[in-house]
Formats: sequence, structure tokens, C-alpha cells
Amino acid sequence: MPTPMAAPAPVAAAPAPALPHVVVLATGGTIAGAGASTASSATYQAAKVPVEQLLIGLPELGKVARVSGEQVFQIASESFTNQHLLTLARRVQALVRQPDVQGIVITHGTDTLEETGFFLNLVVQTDKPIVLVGSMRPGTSLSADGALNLLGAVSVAASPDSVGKGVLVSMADEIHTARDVAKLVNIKTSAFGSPWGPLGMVVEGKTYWFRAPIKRHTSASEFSIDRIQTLPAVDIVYSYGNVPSTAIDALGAAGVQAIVHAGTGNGSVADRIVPRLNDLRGKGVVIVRSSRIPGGFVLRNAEQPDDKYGWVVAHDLNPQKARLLTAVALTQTRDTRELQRIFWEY
Ligand SMILES: NC(=O)C[C@H](N)C(=O)O
Repeated sequence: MPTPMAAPAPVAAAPAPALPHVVVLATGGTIAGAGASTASSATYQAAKVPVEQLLIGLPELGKVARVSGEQVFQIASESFTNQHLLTLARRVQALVRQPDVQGIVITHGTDTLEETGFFLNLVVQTDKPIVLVGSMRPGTSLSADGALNLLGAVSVAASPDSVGKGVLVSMADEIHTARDVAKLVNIKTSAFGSPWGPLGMVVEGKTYWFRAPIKRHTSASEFSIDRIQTLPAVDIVYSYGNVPSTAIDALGAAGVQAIVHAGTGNGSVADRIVPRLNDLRGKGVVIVRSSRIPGGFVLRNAEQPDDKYGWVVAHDLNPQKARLLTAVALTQTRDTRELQRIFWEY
């Protein structure tokens, strides 16, 4: 007769690990937009839907994180100012200092999303994930992209694998470093790209990584929002055939601290513009030579004798990112060698 088997000892179910707490900071944009009909995919009002509604409409978020929301602004991103950047960075810095917060998601209009992301990458001191996300279609549209993008961004912010990778941008299933990414296409939902490729992908709430950022950011940055009260005036002039010096002269008269020249090709500068920039350089204005071409990078002392003129080159940063790095760097130094070191390192 077989001996009866002892009844298995009851196994106490291991308590499920607590989901990470991710704070969604909402700033507006199309991801909070509303159109008149489901056919309105490009005609709509941005910055209409409050953060509570965005989160309630996406119960799937509860499977990847404990999510709380906060409305920081409700604006279209083309209307962001330096003051908005400073206010947002201070709020993000305060939140990442809280031990009960594991990650931050920022919903943002796509038009200047890359600028805000890069600014935060430079000045927020943390290893915790900070992820920016937007959408190209309002939530009222057929095939709206915001909900899946938001779920992806919260998943990235909640993932331990995102720790220490700096500020990220999650759009259309891709994960980019905010340092590299730019809006390259309008209208299409695959609007964002990085000249050196995305870092990874987020699919069904799981992240897949293929590379990591090499440039200095967040906790390895020498800059801190705690030490920045205001940003100095730094503006961009765009170059093209037949370009006059009108814009440069006006910026000089307005007293800007630095001019980012969005040059043609390898940051080339028209012969009649060079002396105008050097006049301003002589008065202490910092000149940063960048390029209007997405991809590639500006070589020092190619096209123009940067050493002789005391100009700085923007490396591979697009003009709008070069503006931000110049402004942040100018809060610490006006020395052009130091500024150039900063452009190589960030
Ligand atoms: N797709 C968008 O979000 C565009 C909008 N104009 C914004 O940047 O706020």
C-alpha cells in the first residue's frame, strides 16, 4: 500500500514588489490637445486636456507604475520661454530628491521637446529616469499616438534599466537620449530621430537597450539648476544665400551675450557676415558656429579660423541645443576655451 504523501506545507505568497512611483508632470502640447472631430489629426487646439484626464483615460498605466500627475503648465511648446525651463527644472529637481519618487515623465509639445529635454539633461542632478513624451495627433483623433507614447514613457521611467542614462525621450516605441534627439519630421507620427540612432525601444511595457549616452549629463554634469537664477540672452541667426547682416546687427544692438550662427554646410559663414560677427566678438559677445544641417558636426578651424577669431564650434548640437548649452555655460564662464571644452563634453 503506498504511503500517503504528506500534504505540502502551505507556501505564503511572496508579497508582490511595490510598483515604482512615477510622477507625470504635464506641460501641455498636442498630447493634451483636442480637435473638433475624429478626422482632425492635424487641426486642433494644443494644451486643452488636464493631466488627471490623461491618466484616467489610460488604466494600463497602473500595471507598470504607481502614477501621480501634476499640471505644471498648460501651453503649446512653441511658447516655452527660458522662465518655463527654469521653473520646470526646479520642480523636477525637487521631485527627484524625494525618496518616494522613482521616475519622472514630462508630457510636452513636440515642437521644442528636444530643447527642454536637453536643458534638463544639463542641469538636473540625479540618476533617476526623466522621460519626455509628446504626440503628433490629439487624443480626439483616429489613430491618436499619445496614449501608447505615454504608456511607453511611463514604462521607461519605471524601468531600473533607465537609471543613470540621463534625460530620455520616448516617442513611437523608440527611446532616445534628449541630448541627441530632434524633431526631424512634422505631420508624421515618427517625427523624432537622433543622428547617431536611438538608445533602445519600449515594447509592451518592456525596455530593450542597444547603447548608452557617452556625453556628460545629469549627475555627471558640472551644472546645477540650484545655481542658476536666470539664463543670459543667447539668440540664433540663420544663414542662407544672400543673407544680410540685419539680424546680427539687431541682436548686437539688443545686447545679447552670445550669438549662435546656424550656418550652411559645415557651419560656413558668408564673407560679408564674418566681419560683423568679429565686431561683436570684439565687444565681448560670444560667437558659436553651428550648422543648419541635421546630422554631421562642425569641425573646429575648418571653414573658418575659429582659434584666430576666438569663436566656439557647436560640435554636433543643432542651433537650438547650442543656444541652451551656451546659455547654461555662460552662467559659469565667458572664457571661449572653457566654452569649447564644454561643447566637446556635453
Ligand atoms: N505635436 C505638438 O505637440 C505640436 C505643438 N505645436 C506643440 O509643440 O505644443
